[in-house]
Formats: sequence, structure tokens, C-alpha cells
Amino acid sequence: MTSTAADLPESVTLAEGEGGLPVVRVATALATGELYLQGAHVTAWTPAGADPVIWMSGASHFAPGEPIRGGIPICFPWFGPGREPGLAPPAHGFARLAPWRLEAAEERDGAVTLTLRLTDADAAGVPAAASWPHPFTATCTVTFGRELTVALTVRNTGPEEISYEEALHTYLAVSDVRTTTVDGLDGATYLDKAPGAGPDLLTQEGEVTFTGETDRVYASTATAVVVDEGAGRRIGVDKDGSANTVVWNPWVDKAAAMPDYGDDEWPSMVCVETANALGDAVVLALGEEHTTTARITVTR
Ligand SMILES: O=P(O)(O)OC[C@H]1O[C@@H](O)[C@H](O)[C@@H](O)[C@@H]1O
Repeated sequence: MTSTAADLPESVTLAEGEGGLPVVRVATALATGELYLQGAHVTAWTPAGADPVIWMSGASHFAPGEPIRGGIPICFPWFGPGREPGLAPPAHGFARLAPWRLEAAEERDGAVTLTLRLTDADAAGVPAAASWPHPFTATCTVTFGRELTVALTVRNTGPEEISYEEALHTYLAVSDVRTTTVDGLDGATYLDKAPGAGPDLLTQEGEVTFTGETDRVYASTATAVVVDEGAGRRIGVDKDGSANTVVWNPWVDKAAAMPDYGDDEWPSMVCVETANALGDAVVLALGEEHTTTARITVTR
């Protein structure tokens, strides 16, 4: 069943958002939040008494079939350009461009859980979907409360084995990335995708610091913690069902090259992405499903 305005708890409203796209807004005593049905894309989460945790670009496009810049894009069924030849642009798959269905909205103990669904049939109108012609059902549940939880479950509904990449591509707001670190990745190996980096895996020593364009795919199942000295807060990204953590900041040149990203916005964000990518792609036999979950918390 798809939810209509009549089925929603009082703390949840369905409205027309930027660019005329449908948006769900949540407001409870514990937190406020916002999610666009296009992409099942979280664009805001602010726990009561805190500053916004999720970063959005002021230059984002909001238009049917175009990616939203910031928030939590769901990358599926490929990450970046994808591993196989023949996957259509844009990067990160078609799920973030597709119209998801709002199946349910429930409030429990002050937290609101939204359930959204996307099948291959729902995504058929997105041109890039034709390059990955496999039956699937994707379910995204998002709980806005004291914590923010995003879980993506993919079920193989077709006759053949499928393999896919995915990421909960979380943009986090920081006071200044140059005085921010990411803890929890010490000793993890990573692929460096920044310009000029070689193909060999490297090993993280200590915390991640930011001194230039940073684009790394870590092999890690650990909790990553964004330590924001300037804001005096720590943002934890805890996860299940995810073999990779991607850390990304575009820095000056890449920021300037992106049409939907302000030239001066790069100091104010860092992406810590809960992913299964490259050699850690998920493989599902007929009828199998897999869930990847990210839990975001804020502490002083
Ligand atoms: O511009 P997009 O397609 O949203 O991607 C943003 C970034 O997403 C990151 O996950 C990738 O590792 C980067 O390489 C990429 O630049």
C-alpha cells in the first residue's frame, strides 16, 4: 500500500518541495527531518537542541530525474561509474534518480520511521535503468529520532544471480573540514581515488585529516567518528552489512567543476559513506536479500 496524506501521523506531512518534487517532512519532540521521494533521499535531520547534522548544497538542483546534491543519496546498483562496462551515466546508479513509493509512516516513542520502496518496474522511466536490466525490490527505512537510521534492503526477485554496489552517501555538516578528523579507520586499507593517486592499496595511519581533495574507499566495518573541533561535537556513523567506508571531500578544484555545488561550500561538509563497492559488491541468488544499515549519532 502506498501512503497518502490521510494515513500519516500528525508529525509527518507530505508536501510539494523544491522543484515541485514530493517531500516528506517530519517534526517530533526528538527531531526534525526531511526526505524527498525522488531517490528516497534524506535532505535534513536535526535532533532537538542540535545544529543540522546533514549537509545540503545551496546550489543543488531539484528536478525530476536529476541528482540532489547533499543529504543522503542512495547509490544503487552501482557506485561511481560502476565496475562493469556498459553501465549508463550518471555515476552512482539510477536509484537516486527514481521515484520511490512511500509505503508507510509510523511514529513510535517520538521517533518516526518512513518505509519506501522501489522495484525495477518503478525505475523503468529512468533512462540509466536500462543498462542494469535485473528484477529487484529495494526497501529503504529511515528513522528520524534522537538517532538517524537509514537501512537499505535489496531483494533479488529475478531468476538469475545479481551483483550490485551500493552506498548510503551521507553528507555531514562540519564547521571546517580542515580542522575536522575522521576516527575509526586507523589501520584500514584503502583505495585512493583522488587525482594523481596510484592503483595500489594504502594503509590508513591514525585519524583521517583533510589537506586536499579526498576520495577514498576503505575496507572497514568499523564505526567512523567525525570529530569536529570547531563545533565541539562528534558525529558517529555506525553500520551493519557494509564492508566499505567511503570518505570524500571535493576541495577547491572539484568543487568549482561541479555545476550543482557552490565553489566555496567544500569546507563545510564531509561525506562518510556506508558502502559495498568494487570487490565488495553484494551477490544475491534468486530470492535472497541483503540489508545495509547506517546509524548516525551526535555527541558533544
Ligand atoms: O557527483 P556525484 O556523482 O554525486 O559523486 C560525488 C562523489 O561521490 C563519492 O562517493 C565518490 O567517491 C566521488 O568520486 C564522487 O565525486
